[in-house]
Amino acid sequence: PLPPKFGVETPRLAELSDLFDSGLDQWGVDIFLVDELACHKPLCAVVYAIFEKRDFFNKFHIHPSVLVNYFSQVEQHYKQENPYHNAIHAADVTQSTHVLLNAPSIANVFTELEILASIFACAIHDVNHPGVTNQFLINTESELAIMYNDMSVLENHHCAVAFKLLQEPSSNLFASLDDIQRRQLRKMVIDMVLATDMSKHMSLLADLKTMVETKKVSGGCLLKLDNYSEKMQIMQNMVHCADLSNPAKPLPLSTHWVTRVMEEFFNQGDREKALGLPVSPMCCRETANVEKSQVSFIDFIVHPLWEAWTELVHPDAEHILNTLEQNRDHYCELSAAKEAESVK
Ligand SMILES: O[C@@H](CN1CCOCC1)Cn1nccc1-c1ccc(OC(F)F)c(OC2CCCC2)c1
Ligand SMILES: [Zn+2]
Repeated sequence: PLPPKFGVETPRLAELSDLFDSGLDQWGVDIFLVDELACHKPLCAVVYAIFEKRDFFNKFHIHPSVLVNYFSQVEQHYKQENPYHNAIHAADVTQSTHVLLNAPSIANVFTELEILASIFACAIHDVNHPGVTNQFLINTESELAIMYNDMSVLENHHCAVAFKLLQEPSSNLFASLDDIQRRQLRKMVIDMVLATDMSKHMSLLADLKTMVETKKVSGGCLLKLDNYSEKMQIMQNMVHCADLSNPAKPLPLSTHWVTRVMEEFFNQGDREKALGLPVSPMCCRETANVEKSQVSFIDFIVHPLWEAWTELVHPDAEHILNTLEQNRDHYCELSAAKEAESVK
């Protein structure tokens, strides 16, 4: 028997279906509307829709009910009390990567298994996130930090939880893959999820820039990706771009994400204050300058990354980079207006 469409019981199935028909392949689909129409199961809905669109049910002999069993479990393990690191963020990163994969300049670069691994990695990349940073977990000598020896604590945990949930017989998504494929997929997913650790950002970006340089030299074709390491660098950067895509989305979505991430950061700041720990940067609700922080975040982290990605897939991501630059100027104006206000 088939599970409900998109794996969610919703009285608004027609609206959800229409939204996916027009928006699943679009940069800037309203993922918060997806959350509403899917009765707060946005991850199940988005993954189901992408698997259907990419014909993964047939290509990998996955029964829809197994997909729904597994991603319902994954969705339940995202903490919905987190303002930011919840299933909506997972659905957002997954759908964003689905769009990036459709760029004409990287058509035929990835195998179906690599595409499956990328989509899966996004869907699970923050599962069971506790709503605090690696540094907080390390500073408080948390169980997770002890478990992972302070190394990419969150990212190791997300991976472990996701693969543990796969061991449930009724959720065995990759049962029909052969052992080689399953082992390859597991390695690719681990490599991508561990690369979402922000402490890897600078080295990841440096590698991407080098690749873009060599690509420019070799006449601009990406097709000569002959080894795993080069291909994985692209996939890691693609997922990392999607993870840091909030500032590059249409402004109303971007500001909604800023509100949520700041609330999560401020909650951490409150906990640090209560514990007598130094309050982390941007986590103090009394002193944080939200707009100014966004301008710096974009100038030093998000724009350099998206500039490199845009060059790699030229000209397919120009509109994304333009949106990022427009949003940056918006936050800059807000920040200046706030500054002017405060000196009156
Ligand atoms: O925290 C960020 C990395 N740090 C590294 C140290 O320098 C500051 C930035 C990335 N990260 N990691 C998890 C969530 C997010 C994260 C995701 C969306 C964010 O903003 C917006 F797009 F919604 C975001 O903004 C913060 C608060 C103001 C500036 C940065 C953060
Ligand atoms: Zn994330």
